[in-house]
This record gives sequence, C-alpha cells and structure tokens, in this order.
Amino acid sequence: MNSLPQPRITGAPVRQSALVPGYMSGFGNSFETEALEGTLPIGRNSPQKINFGLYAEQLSGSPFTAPQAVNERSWLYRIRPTVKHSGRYRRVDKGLIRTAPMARDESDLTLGQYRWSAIPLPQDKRTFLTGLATLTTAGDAEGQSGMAAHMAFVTASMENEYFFNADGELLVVAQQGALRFRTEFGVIDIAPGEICLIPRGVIFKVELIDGPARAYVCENYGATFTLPDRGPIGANCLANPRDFLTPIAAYEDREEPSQLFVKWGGELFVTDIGQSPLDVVAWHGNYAPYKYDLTTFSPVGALMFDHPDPSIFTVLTSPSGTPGTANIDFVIFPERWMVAENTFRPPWYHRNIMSEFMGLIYGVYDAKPEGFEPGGFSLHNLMLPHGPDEQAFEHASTGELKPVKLENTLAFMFETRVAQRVTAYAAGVPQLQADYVDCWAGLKKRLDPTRKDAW
Ligand SMILES: O=C(O)Cc1cc(O)ccc1O
Ligand SMILES: [Fe+2]
Repeated sequence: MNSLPQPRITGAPVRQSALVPGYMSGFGNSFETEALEGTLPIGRNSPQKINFGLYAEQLSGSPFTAPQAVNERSWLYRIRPTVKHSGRYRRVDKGLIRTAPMARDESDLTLGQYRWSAIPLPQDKRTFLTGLATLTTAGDAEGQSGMAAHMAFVTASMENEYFFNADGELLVVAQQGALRFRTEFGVIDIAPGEICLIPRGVIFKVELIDGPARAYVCENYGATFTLPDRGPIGANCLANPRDFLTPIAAYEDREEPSQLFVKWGGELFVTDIGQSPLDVVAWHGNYAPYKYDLTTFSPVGALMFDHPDPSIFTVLTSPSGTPGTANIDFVIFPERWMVAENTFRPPWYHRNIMSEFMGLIYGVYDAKPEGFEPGGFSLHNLMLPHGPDEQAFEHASTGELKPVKLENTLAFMFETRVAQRVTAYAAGVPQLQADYVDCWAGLKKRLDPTRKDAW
C-alpha cells in the first residue's frame, strides 16, 4: 500500500533507474500522460469534442507571450472545467500564514542573526494547510518577486479539502515523516531527502503516509524555479534533469461535498464544491509538479585548495531578471568529500548582499556543530556577518587536513536577493535561540605582530 521509498541518509543513491513507477523522468519536458487510454487529442489541443465527454482547459504558468525557452503551460482534460470548482469565495482565517509585504511592525525583533531550534509537532490535528506557519517573508507577492519561508506541521490528512496557491509556487522540503501530494496532475510521494514542487495555481491536497510530518516550504513569488546554468562545469553533475520526476495522470471521480481553499494576495479564501477538483483524466504540457531526490545531486567542489562559493550547490534557481542575481537560489549542502589542502574548509566568515534562510534535514552542518538541529532553521539576513561558530573555527583551523567525508548530513539554504522579514509567529516562539550570537563570542584576538606563526 505504501509505495514510498525509505529515506536514505547515507551513501550513494540506491535508485537504479530514473523510471520510477508512477513518474516520468526529466526536467521541464513536454510530457503527455493519460489515465484513460485514448483521452488526449492527437496533434491538437482543443478539438470540438474531447473523448469520453471531458472538458479541455489550459493552465498557464507563464504569460502566453513568454519566449519559447521559458514558456510554460499545460492542457488538462477533465471531468468538469475548473470554473465549476470555484463558486463564490468566502474569506477565511489564514491562521499563521503570512505573505509579503508585511508591516514593518509585524514583530519588534531587532536586527540580528537568528536561529531557532526545531519547533515540536503539534498534538492537535493540523493539515498541510492549517499546519502551515510562515517564518519569513521577502519582497512583494503581488509584484511577483521575493519569497516566504514556511514550516508545515502535518498531523492529519486533508480529506475533502483541496488547495491552490495563486501567490507562488511551493517548494516542499521533507524533513520528518512522509507526505503524499494528490494533485490535478497525479500523485507525488516525498520523504526526508526529497523535495516536491507544486506550481502556482495547481490544485492539490496532502495526505500523511508516515506521520506526523514536518517540512520546510519555500513559497516562490517570482519566476518559476529552473536548473542553474552549469557554465564551465559542462553538461553533467549537480542536479541532472533525468532525476526530476513528474507524476503520471491520476484522477478522482468523486461526487462529494468538498472545499477548495485558495491563497490569493496574501488572504485565504474558500469555496464549496460538490466534487473532487482532482478530476484530470489526461494532460500534456510542461507546466506540472515534480519531485527530486536530493541524494541524486552530484556535488562538484574544491579538488586542491580554497572553499568555493555555495552557488556550486544550487539545485534550482528562480531568476530575477538581473543576470546572476537570483530571486531565490535553492542550495543544498550534501554529503561530500573534503580534500582541499592548506585550506580553511568550512564556510568562511562572510557578509552577503543576499539573505540566507537555512534549514537542516538531517545530520550536522559543518559550520555549526552545536545548536543547529534537524528541523531547526536560521536567518542570516542581507549584509549581516556570519560564519563558523567558535568550535567549528577551532576544529577547522587545527585539524589534520586528510581527506574527510562529510557523511549523514543534509542542510539547505533558501538564498534570496530580497531582505527577509521575520513573522510575529517566528519572533514569538520559545525555540528562538536568545543566545545564538554567543556562538561567535569566544572568537578571540590572536594577533601577535612579533610572531608570523602566531598560531
Ligand atoms: O552561511 C552559510 O553557512 C551558508 C554558506 C555556506 C558556504 O559554504 C559558503 C557561504 C555560505 O553563505
Ligand atoms: Fe552564509
């Protein structure tokens, strides 16, 4: 019943083939799939009549006129068109969901570097939607730039409740437990070490298949995530296109009172519908959800000396329009060998024009051996200095530089050009580590002008 792959926490990927049952392989491909054979019109999108009495509908993820390379749309052949799913919307309580721009006085948290311990999963029933809590927001959702970082705390499945987000696409990073996303396009299962991406506007519901579950969610208000250019690295390594998996068509023919929730312009709305909106029998196109196993990422790094910029670990990037300046980079810090000679191997101390939200899926992060826990998160905002804590500095400065494998570790970063603002919720939780900045307090003055080898 539970076809979910077990989370793997160490070693090379065990998947032998990109052809996982239920999925199609490739990034941004033009796919076609039908749950009922003979549904898809051949050689055209919108014939006078669709086979089996279905309706045709286009879902556009880019303007109609976007250049071919970034033009995204799919054709859905469904039991009822989506207009039939959306009567009059009622505004409902949005719980802990926040959207940029937030008021400057959203919280009185002062300027600083911040870190949070893992927030425990609630005891009561929370679905992916009611358990969504926003931590930071950046930019302006209606202007389609910036992002929000959320935590999803899931203790219950959505049943006759469905959701779509008009404000951005959702990049879901599983951290604990396993989730099943039933979408208009088919079914995606993820466990820790895997991510899934639900495009803006796609209707879905989330079921718990191994719970309770905790996930990080990056809501991308800007251009859709794509693979970064590899430059001189060439055609291979990093995230390879074939490892991205898009579900085959699957539909529900369910005539039951249901609710469709919509986040639009930062507010939450609901409408009552008489059937499941996941009624797409077949679809084709290049605008569709996908999943990716982060352990298939092939890291490239320093083979001789120095610590490269973390951009070499970019899995997906949301371009901003300014070359090289991402709206968001989704970056991971996976298992890898450290071999650089005469090198301070962890991240250097730095100040960055981008703002860095980090999370830890499992294991220990080399710059922060203490206090950065799986399920926790940190925020090093635009131009705020950060780097290894005292313990990591001591260890990296004095340790023997033999080849070392960083094992059983998976951290990630949502790095955005836009400053991130902390929500009142995140500012108020007891997991906010009041003493975080003290991790650098013991970094002492070492200068001795009389001794070049003061170490
Ligand atoms: O701050 C961090 O820990 C993330 C990070 C890692 C790295 O290897 C280089 C720069 C950077 O911001
Ligand atoms: Fe950093």
